[in-house]
Amino acid sequence: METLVVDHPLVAHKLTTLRDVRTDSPTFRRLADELVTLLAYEATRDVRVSAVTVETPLTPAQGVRLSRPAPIVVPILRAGLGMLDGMMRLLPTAEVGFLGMIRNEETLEASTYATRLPEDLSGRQCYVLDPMLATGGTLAAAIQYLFDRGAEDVTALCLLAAPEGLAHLDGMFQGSSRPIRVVTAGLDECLNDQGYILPGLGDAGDRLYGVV
Ligand SMILES: O=P(O)(O)OC[C@H]1O[C@H](OP(=O)(O)OP(=O)(O)O)[C@H](O)[C@@H]1O
Ligand SMILES: O=c1cc[nH]c(=O)[nH]1
Ligand SMILES: [Mg+2]
Repeated sequence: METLVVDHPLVAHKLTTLRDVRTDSPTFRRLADELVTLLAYEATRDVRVSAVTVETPLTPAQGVRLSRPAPIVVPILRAGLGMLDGMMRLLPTAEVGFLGMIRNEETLEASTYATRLPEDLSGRQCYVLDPMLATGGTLAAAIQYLFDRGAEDVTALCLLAAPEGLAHLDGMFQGSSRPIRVVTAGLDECLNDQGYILPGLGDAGDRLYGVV
């Protein structure tokens, strides 16, 4: 598994405001959207393209287009929805599938309550959106779900990741022949006793959409 922590002053600036407890929901949503677009630029470095020729007003020019089948973007509900528009801004021809997952607050086990994705993901490049990679249970289950349907590779975009979550993914997918990448705006220190990322930004879903 490959991890990329995007090191850029604009990313760090936006992430700092996102963490700030005084940042209200409308501002949080806008910053998350902007941050994802910056992460998406790095996360799509390996997106498949095919050679094409176009006619400029003067002469033919060699170029590339995104290959088919189109990549598939998979936000993990609920909080991952806050990253969808920012991702689609850079990949407007991608398809979108949905995974609804929730982590039990006591056991920290992830469970899936909704799926809306093509049955067959053979040959598809998948981009999973989930702001928080904490224990890694949610993302591990999402990646396994996509691989079980034949996904070719998975790139996860996370606003924040914890070392414990990355280690969990490393252990779970050790020896996997299919590439996994995690692209994040920040690698934080650790998890607290409730499985929250420290220093983190709190509950991403609640900060985006309100406390449930
Ligand atoms: O790495 P993990 O320990 O599995 O935790 C991360 C997950 O927890 C949060 O979702 P939550 O269960 O709060 O659902 P929500 O998005 O509906 O708020 C977050 O959005 C991730 O999906
Ligand atoms: O810090 C965390 C951990 C899991 N889910 C969140 O929303 N925040
Ligand atoms: Mg939540």
